[in-house]
Amino acid sequence: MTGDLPFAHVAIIGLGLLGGSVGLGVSAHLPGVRLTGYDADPATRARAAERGLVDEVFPSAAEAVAEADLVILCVPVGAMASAAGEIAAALKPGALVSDVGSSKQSVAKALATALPDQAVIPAHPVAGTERSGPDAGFATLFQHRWCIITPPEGADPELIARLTAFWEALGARVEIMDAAHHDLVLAITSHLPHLIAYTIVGTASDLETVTRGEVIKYSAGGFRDFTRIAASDPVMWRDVFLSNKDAVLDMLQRFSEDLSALQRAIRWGDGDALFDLFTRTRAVRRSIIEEGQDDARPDFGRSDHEAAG
Ligand SMILES: NC(=O)C1=CN([C@@H]2O[C@H](COP(=O)(O)OP(=O)(O)OC[C@H]3O[C@@H](n4cnc5c(N)ncnc54)[C@H](O)[C@@H]3O)[C@@H](O)[C@H]2O)C=CC1
Ligand SMILES: O=C(O)C(=O)Cc1ccc(O)cc1
Repeated sequence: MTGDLPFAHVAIIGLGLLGGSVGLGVSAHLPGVRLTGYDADPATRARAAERGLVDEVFPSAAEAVAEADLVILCVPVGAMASAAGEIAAALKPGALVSDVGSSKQSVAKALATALPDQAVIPAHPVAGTERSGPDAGFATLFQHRWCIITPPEGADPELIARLTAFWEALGARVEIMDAAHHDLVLAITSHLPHLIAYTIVGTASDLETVTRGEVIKYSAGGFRDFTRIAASDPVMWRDVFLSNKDAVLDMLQRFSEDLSALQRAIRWGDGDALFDLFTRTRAVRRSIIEEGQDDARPDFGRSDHEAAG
């Protein structure tokens, strides 16, 4: 620790929704930390500087990380390897490299390969929205949300503790997990729901018998919720599905079997089967609310900025 700060200088690579939220969260909760940043997109760099997402935006990743104690890669999962490659030669010897990627095994492998001599501890704040880019971030994104840290075997406990303190300072609750288990859990709780949302919105927009105007006009709550999720960033989600392929295909297989069972229940008029499932799923929703993880609460993890947009 440096004084009571877990890290004195934090560099953020990728200044979109996650990178911007980390920057704003650090400014709000860890004043005194020096914040530098870089994004591959010049327009994003300019906007990040205007919004003050970090103290200083640099024209190269190497310059942004040169003096950092903690570097957080906030780029799409498929860009982690090249982002790590760009900083490898510029890092301070004792610097910790982490990330926020939505899948963990492939990122861990990419970072370990690109940064063989560096301390690397991957992480995933399970918090986000369907928005992306330098205008999407907000300081409260991580409040009361889980951040899953997936330390590789042999990781320094002191660095794990400092990374934990960092995320807790931003308002998150931290859980330590094995990367393979993370990928399995997130496949069912996050990745498959996004795949289903992309599918249902795609199916609705391809119908010949129902016009797109009707879909928009009569979209009741359920469909509207799916359209929010299906508006999520295409690059980010392409990379998530390609990087967590095995776990997603596994969960998709289970889901398809369960969907077939429901199809059969509807065909044969098996109301008991439908009623039993819907009763069980209602209980899951109630448990989530009791856990305090209900997004519907107006003050929950959302800024005015986001609620308005
Ligand atoms: N969107 C969400 O709700 C969540 C996303 N994540 C993860 O966070 C990461 C970032 O996602 P978002 O912030 O949502 O995306 P975003 O699209 O808002 O921001 C990503 C930024 O990375 C930049 N970038 C791409 N390649 C780069 C490179 N090689 N070097 C430097 N900058 C580069 C892009 O220009 C873009 O500004 C992804 O790995 C994603 O899986 C994690 C939790 C939630
Ligand atoms: O907007 C939503 O509903 C999300 O599910 C946000 C989200 C997206 C990706 C993650 O890895 C974590 C959270």
